[in-house]
Formats: sequence, C-alpha cells, structure tokens
Amino acid sequence: MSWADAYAVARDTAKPLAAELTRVVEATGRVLAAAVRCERPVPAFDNAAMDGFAIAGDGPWTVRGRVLAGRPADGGRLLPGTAVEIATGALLPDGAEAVLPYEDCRVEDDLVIEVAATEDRPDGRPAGDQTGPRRKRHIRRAGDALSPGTLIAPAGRIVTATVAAAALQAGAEQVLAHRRPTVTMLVTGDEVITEGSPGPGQVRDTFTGLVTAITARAGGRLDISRRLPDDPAALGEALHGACSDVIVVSGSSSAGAADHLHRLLDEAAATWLVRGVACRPGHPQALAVLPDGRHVVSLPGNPYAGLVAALTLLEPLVAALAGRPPAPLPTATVTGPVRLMAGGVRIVPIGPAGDLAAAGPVGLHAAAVAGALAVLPDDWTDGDPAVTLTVP
Ligand SMILES: Nc1nc2c(c(=O)[nH]1)N[C@H]1C(S)=C(S)[C@@H](COP(=O)(O)OP(=O)(O)OC[C@H]3O[C@@H](n4cnc5c(N)ncnc54)[C@H](O)[C@@H]3O)O[C@H]1N2
Ligand code: MOO
Repeated sequence: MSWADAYAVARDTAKPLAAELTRVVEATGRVLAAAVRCERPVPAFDNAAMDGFAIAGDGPWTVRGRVLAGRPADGGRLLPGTAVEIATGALLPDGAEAVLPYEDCRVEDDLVIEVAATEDRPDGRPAGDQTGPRRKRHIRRAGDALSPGTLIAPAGRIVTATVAAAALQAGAEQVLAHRRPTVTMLVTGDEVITEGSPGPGQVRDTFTGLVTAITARAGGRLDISRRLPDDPAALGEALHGACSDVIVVSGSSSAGAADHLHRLLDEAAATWLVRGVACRPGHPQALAVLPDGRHVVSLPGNPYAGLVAALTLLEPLVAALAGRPPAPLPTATVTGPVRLMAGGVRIVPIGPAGDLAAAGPVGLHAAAVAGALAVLPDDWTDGDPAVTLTVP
C-alpha cells in the first residue's frame, strides 16, 4: 500500500469513541461531542469594578460599612447620602448608583467627599472632571460579559485549557466529550531492556516514551507499557488481555523466527487495514482491527523505522478515535541530496530550513536534531515542497 493510502486509512477508518458526560476539569485534550453554551450570566451578580465606595444619591456620603469580595453586603439597601466601602468584584448593595474609586475621593471622619475637578487627588494626580452626569459608574452588571445561551465552544472543538476555563466561567461543570482513546504498549524482544545500560546483545527500549508522547499529542493516553519476551504464547496472551482501544506492538513485525505477530493476528481473525507500506524506512508497519474492535498497530523494531510508523499509523488512528477532525499535514520546501525509493516514499529528517539530514532505519539522532520528517515521493526533486511529519 502507498504511504498516502496507509495514512488515509489510519485517519479515516475508525469512528470516534462514544461521547460521555465528563467533568470539565478532566476534559482537557478531549473533543466536544456537543456545543458548550453559557448556563448562567457572567458576572452572576452586580458588582464593583473598582476598589472604593459604593454611593447612593448626592455626596458627601456617610460611610455605613464595608463589603469585601465573596461576602454579601449587610445593612440592607443603600439610602441616598450614604456609602459603603467596597472591593472590586464585591456584591453591590441594592440602591448603589455608582462606585467612587479611592483615587477620586477623600475621607474625613465617616464622610466620603468626592474630589472636585479643581482639587488634586489624594494620590497627587490631577483630578480631571470626574463629577457630573458623565462620571463613570464603575459598576459591572450581571450578564455584562456573557449571557445564558452564548456559544462557548462548538461540537468538534478540542477542550483546551482556555475552553475549559471559559466553560467553568459560564457555569458548565460537565461537558459531553468523546472518550479518550487508551493505548497499551507491548515492547517485544528478548534483547530489549527497559532500564539501565544494555549488556552484550541487548538494546535499550526507545519506544515507550515516543508512543506515550505521540498518543498524548493525538488526544489519547498510554495506560501501560509491558516488555515481552520473544514468545508467541506471551504475546498472544498479552494481545488477548489488553483492555485498551489500541495495542501498539514494537518489534515482531517482520519475517524472523521470533516474529509472531502476523500469525497471531491471523489466528485471532483480525482484519488487516494496512499490511506493509511502500516507504523507507518502516515498510513492515501494519494496522489491524480485532473482531472486538480493538486496533493493533505494529511498529518495526528498528527505532527510526518505528518512529516513522508511529507517525504514519498510530497518530492519525488515535486522533480519529478521539474524535479530532482530520487536519491536513503541513508541507515544507525541502532541499538537499537524498536517495529516493522507487515506487514508494523516502522519509527523511529535515531541519527548520527544510534541509535534509541523512538517517538510516536505526539511529534517532538525526530526527531529534531536525525536529521534523519529510515524506519524499520518488519523483521529488531538490527544492520541491513535501508533506512533513512533526516528531514528538
Ligand atoms: N528477512 C527479512 N528480514 C527483515 C525484513 C524483511 O523484510 N525480511 N525487514 C527488515 C526491516 S525493514 C525491519 S524494520 C526489521 C523489523 O524487525 P522487527 O519488527 O521484526 O523487530 P525485531 O526483529 O525484533 O528488531 C529489529 C531491530 O530493532 C531492535 N529493537 C526492537 N525493539 C526495540 C526497542 N523497543 N527499542 C530499541 N530497539 C529495538 C532490535 O534489537 C533489532 O535490532 O526487520 C528487518 N529484517
Ligand atoms: O523498517 Mo525497516 O529498515 O525499513 O527499518
């Protein structure tokens, strides 16, 4: 299968997971299945926009008390000629007509006197003409910022931190969001170790962190990573027992004596969606779906090849399950020498300026330095644009 078809199959085949009511504080990264609308006015009550004195009628005003944010005003309705000291955001007492900021008044005993246009203010700034009908009221009325029914975020939108904060502000404690896809990682290989320095014949696992990051970026969550020996029974059992939406298997993708994955998936009556891709590196990658709906992504064991496969199959699959709308891949102008792959694509690290770096199927350093990969078809020529994949 061509690389473009494999990517499209991974992106377009799976349906979004079911929607469920979710606490907003736990919904970040998930996709809304229904629009979020404002449920209560913001602000929810009339309040002071400045620190100072809430006043009624004409001054000077006799100070009757103090209201701080978070506490109801006491003393009942504010009568003409009286004031209460008030904090920004505090509930405005009934009867208050304006808030006089501290800067615009002075206090003598229990009287608040508005600073006249001709007087210097207590803080030394000139008063300006603050009196008369054009004086600012410094009152925020209930619903000034947002009224019930206003759209906070449409269906299909990812719940970002700002969407979550806006929803909470608007009174939504729960939202309807697609379930977050879960991933189990099975790291196969007798030689693979998950901690410390490799002994003779051993290699350090490079996949768990990459799969965690790619899964999270697509809106999913890696629940568990297990290392398995090259034993078909162990792999079969692990595949059977993994209770997640996606199972990622690293290694065991090829034709060696210890590569059992394909036979096990056939025995489990899996449907192959992708089985080998015309790309280099990463051609043994595969995507299958088990009869119970769980997806299996097979990453070739060579680390750079596995990274290519995770970006080709895992990321679009998890994004689709999460309900994310498909976004076109970015393109960049790419320059430099490369050996293309006849009949397929070569996937090569590129720096920020689009300059190619050489990379074999094993080393990850070139991708780490470059930050992105370019997908080069066999008719690509130096300076042509190409689709790119961002490395996690
Ligand atoms: N006769 C054939 N041999 C191979 C073919 C083929 O088509 N015919 N394809 C080659 C290609 S391309 C690749 S890629 C690899 C894929 O191998 P597997 O997915 O079966 O993986 P292994 O054989 O277990 O390991 C390959 C290589 O990767 C290292 N490895 C494995 N897991 C990890 C890990 N978690 N972290 C770091 N490195 C890992 C492993 O030690 C091997 O060096 O097959 C070719 N052979
Ligand atoms: O997937 Mo393999 O060499 O193409 O590394």
